Amino acid sequence: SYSKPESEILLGFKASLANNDALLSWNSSTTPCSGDKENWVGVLCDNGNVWGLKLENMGLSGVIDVEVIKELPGLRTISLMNNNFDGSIPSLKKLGALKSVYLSNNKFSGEIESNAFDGMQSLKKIHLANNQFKGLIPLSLTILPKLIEVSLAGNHFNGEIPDFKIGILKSINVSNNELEGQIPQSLSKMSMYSFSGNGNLCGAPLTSCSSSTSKKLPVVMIAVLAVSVLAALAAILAVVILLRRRHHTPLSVEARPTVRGHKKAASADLDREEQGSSVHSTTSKKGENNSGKLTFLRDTAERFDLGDLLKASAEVLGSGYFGSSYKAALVTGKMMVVKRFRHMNNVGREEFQEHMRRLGRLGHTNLLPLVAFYYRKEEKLLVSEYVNNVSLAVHLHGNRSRGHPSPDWPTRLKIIKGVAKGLQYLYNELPSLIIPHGHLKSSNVLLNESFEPLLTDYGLVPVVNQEHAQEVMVAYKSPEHKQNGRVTKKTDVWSFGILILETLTGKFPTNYLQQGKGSDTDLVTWVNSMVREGSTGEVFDKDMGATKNSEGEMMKLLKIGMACAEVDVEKRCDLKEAIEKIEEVKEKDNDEEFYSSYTSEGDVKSSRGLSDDFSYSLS
Ligand SMILES: Nc1ncnc2c1ncn2[C@@H]1O[C@H](COP(=O)(O)OP(=O)(O)OP(=O)(O)O)[C@@H](O)[C@H]1O
Repeated sequence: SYSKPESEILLGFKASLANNDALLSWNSSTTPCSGDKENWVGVLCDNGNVWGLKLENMGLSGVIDVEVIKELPGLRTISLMNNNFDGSIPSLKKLGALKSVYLSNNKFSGEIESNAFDGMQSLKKIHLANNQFKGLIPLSLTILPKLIEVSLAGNHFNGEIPDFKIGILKSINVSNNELEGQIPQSLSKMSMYSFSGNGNLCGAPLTSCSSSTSKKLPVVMIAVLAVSVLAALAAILAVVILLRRRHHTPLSVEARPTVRGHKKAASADLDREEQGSSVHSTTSKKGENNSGKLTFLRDTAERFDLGDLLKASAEVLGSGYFGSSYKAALVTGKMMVVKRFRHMNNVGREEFQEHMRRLGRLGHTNLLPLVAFYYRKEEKLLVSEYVNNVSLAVHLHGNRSRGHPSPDWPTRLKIIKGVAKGLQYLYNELPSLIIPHGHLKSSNVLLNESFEPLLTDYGLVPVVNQEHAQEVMVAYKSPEHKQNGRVTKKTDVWSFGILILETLTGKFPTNYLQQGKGSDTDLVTWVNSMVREGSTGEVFDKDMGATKNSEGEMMKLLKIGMACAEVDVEKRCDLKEAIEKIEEVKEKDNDEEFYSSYTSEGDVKSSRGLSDDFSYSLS
């Protein structure tokens, strides 16, 4: 029987999309695939046929015409992540052969029907994170025989989590929804982060559900209890009000210990004076009275005060060595990050302000600008904009739970090149600092939507108390500091070397951990021994994608990483050398096709020598 050419089908699909400017290459003058070669952007080809659509970050919206694409016989994977699609979920079960579906980071909304996934016998991965879905988690999902990865994070799903019948599920993420009740036994072995940020979940891996006795308490007892709780609260409130009238309440951001990424309110009590004006010039010397004000470091920055940042409920982004970081929304909706630093009294107030001004003047594509700071003897707050594609660390080590595939090789190369540029800039602009960055590590490399890296926590060595700097800052974990307590101009290069190795291997560098806390072999030793044994193939993170022509280039970068992470400072390359070499590394060493990162997703034909089986372990 006549079957439509794939180009016609895809053009029909394109026509139903709005904002399809990104799909310029989809036109009738070419075919989507020539053999394995992809002529149309985002179309994944196998042997002349379309097997996948990877249309990410393209600003797409409009209708996803399932009736049209269901005519593609070989379609196995579809990703429409990071676009602007809205409305209800497309009818996926009409695409019954799909193995993976990625719809995260769109604006899909509404309930998903209970039978939405009926019959999807091949479905392995479904990612619906960060949309606006609501209602119950669809039951049809829980009985799919091949399902191994589910991400529903960041929606408004409510009710209880249904029991997932299938034992092969490897990861599930339902964090940041409105789920409640007991986590089913079948999911008790999953990470606790998979469940954080919900209303009222209990049971393993979270805390056990309180015994059912409360449900059975007689009504009278409940009433008595409620009254006494209310009375207690009123009493506490009265005391607080009394105390606040007597004293100025100092700024306090309540940082209860909390798991990473878990939403908690960061409440703040502010002085009346502190809530007042927002801007305070660093040059004015009004003394102690002004100590409560945020000091802005750039003219262009939108003005706000500490109250704006702290009175709203904020999300704890994480707690590092120095203190916690919070994300808070301004009235305009703009997201800011406030990081609290303890142990920042190496210099006095004037010198501190002077140094912050120096950092505030820096400006480079690969540096996260410092927007403002707040000075108090006990703690400092540094304010910057929120960067919304999280850190390199999350992309390398925490990815699956967020519902994103790992960055592919070209992306990782782009990140390293950007970090190199940022570092070079810091070296040029802060020549008086021996270690201009000082705290370079993957959680301090933030990524914007196009995966351009932005360095943060830079230039802080001069203001951090020396004894603490030695304990916590990455530069002080360098071999030269461990051996003879010294840092040099090549110390940041060492951190950069580790970062390169971490990015290429996908392994967390135990070099950063305090001695004794990591495993026996650190990352550098491991990479060295693998290279010596000739097992370089096993060094690279499989999730970078199987690439025919890029291995040589990956190897070049690995060598640069090794030369930077060299233990012997004398032999270690300097930043200039490293940067020159990095600039020469290309995505691929000839013009042939570069296979997409999808090869790592287990959705590729075995003709490419890759097994169809899913390889999960990060090992
Ligand atoms: N401006 C920002 N935008 C987005 N995420 C951020 C921003 N600043 C920090 N983060 C993220 O918030 C988390 C906590 O950051 P924080 O700097 O407090 O700790 P850390 O980097 O893990 O450790 P350290 O205190 O040693 O720097 C990290 O995952 C970090 O990547």
